[in-house]
Amino acid sequence: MSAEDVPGQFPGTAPTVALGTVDDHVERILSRLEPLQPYEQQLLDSLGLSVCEDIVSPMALPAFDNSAMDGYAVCFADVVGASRDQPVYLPVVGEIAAGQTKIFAMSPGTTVRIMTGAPVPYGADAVVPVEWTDGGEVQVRIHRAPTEGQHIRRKGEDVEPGDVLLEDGTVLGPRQLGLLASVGRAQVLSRPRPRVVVISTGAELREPGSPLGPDSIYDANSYMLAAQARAAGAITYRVGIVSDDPDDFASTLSDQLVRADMVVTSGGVSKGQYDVVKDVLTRAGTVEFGEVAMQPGKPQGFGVIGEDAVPIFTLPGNPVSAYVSFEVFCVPAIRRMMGRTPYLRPPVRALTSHGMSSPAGKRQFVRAQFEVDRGGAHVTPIAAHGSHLVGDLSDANALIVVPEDVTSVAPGTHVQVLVLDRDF
Ligand SMILES: Nc1nc2c(c(=O)[nH]1)N[C@H]1C(S)=C(S)[C@@H](COP(=O)(O)OP(=O)(O)OC[C@H]3O[C@@H](n4cnc5c(N)ncnc54)[C@H](O)[C@@H]3O)O[C@H]1N2
Ligand code: MOO
Repeated sequence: MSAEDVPGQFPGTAPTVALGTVDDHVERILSRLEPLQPYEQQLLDSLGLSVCEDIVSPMALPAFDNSAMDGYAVCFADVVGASRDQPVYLPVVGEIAAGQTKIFAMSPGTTVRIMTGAPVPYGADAVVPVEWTDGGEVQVRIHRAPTEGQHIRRKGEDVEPGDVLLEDGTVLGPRQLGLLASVGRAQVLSRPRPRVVVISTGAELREPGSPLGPDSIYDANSYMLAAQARAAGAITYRVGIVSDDPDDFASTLSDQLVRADMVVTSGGVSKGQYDVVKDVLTRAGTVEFGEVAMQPGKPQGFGVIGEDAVPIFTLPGNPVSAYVSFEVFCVPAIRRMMGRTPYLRPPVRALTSHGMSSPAGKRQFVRAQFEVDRGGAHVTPIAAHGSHLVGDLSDANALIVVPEDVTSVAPGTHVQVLVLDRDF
């Protein structure tokens, strides 16, 4: 029987292939991907990236004994017992401001005005805050005694030279970047952000901001998917709409490959006769198309293209299906390329307010609203199911995951939930 004769599909279209479960497809994708090669990047460019070396401190922090207060450096023995009734008077022999060290030592029986962060002179073993004095410039009256060593931040009390500051694989956040800068690092060996090219296909699509005909719709997917990619840590190139002409699609794709670590398309992968993505990439022979046992997001394609074997994800065109597919398949892929674990968003347990039914043998992702209150984590499914309902999608902040073997969920029971828009 030729492809022309296969019942249940348009003539000339390829028969449907089963791609297995969601887990099978995730496994298929992750096994084809490698983390991107790290390189030395400027500190701020490394925010959110994973470091690819154990970072050992070349220096102590603090780098030298310094004052924690604006006040007076003193010999502790000189001020023991100072009180309002029995103040201690000391001659002020100089001043040290942060970054302006002129005095390196002082003698007992004297004091030096000192500012926060300035090096404590040799011979001083406490700092008296200015509030405990009369603020004198020539002579100071001290009416409260510090304890020995008080208000001195000791060299190395935070970090010693040779301490491992960050281990290989640590994701760099603001605090880690602050630490690296503190020990003088200007660059860090980190994995780059994947460059993700996002393309929409469909003759009916129009760019937002342009006029809309009676049979056309605005391209929502390229914005949504580019935003998802960026939120996952990628650099995105939103190409936007490419027509349903196979030559246009093929040439746009080949032009884009030079700047892509990953390509994401939407539309044109189901059973229609103008499914340009499927047509062009089936000819390439390196992309597999078929159906994953899930809802929404059933029609999927994944493979590699071009000389550099750039991974390509061909997501279904329905916006909700595209969104869920990106969350379930592309987010783990981006994280794998970035060397970020876990690859998959960890589900949380929540009580569902309403019951729901689900098709046997498919994993269902139900749009929902998740909240945590004093009673714990709750989730409310959004009633409608249609994969075109972007209004409902925007109202959701979570996806309830109904496993393949569950066909009915009772209200008031626990369900697994992917809480969206959260870092993990
Ligand atoms: N006979 C069958 N028809 C369909 C099946 C099936 O099994 N048998 N599967 C349905 C499912 S499920 C999905 S999902 C869609 C996937 O179709 P395609 O990936 O080929 O996507 P298109 O046909 O191009 O578009 C589907 C739908 O989405 C709208 N769309 C597409 N791109 C965008 C965009 N960038 N922004 C906003 N909306 C977009 C498009 O206008 C269509 O309404 O196939 C079902 N059909
Ligand atoms: O599976 Mo389609 O992706 O549900 O609407």
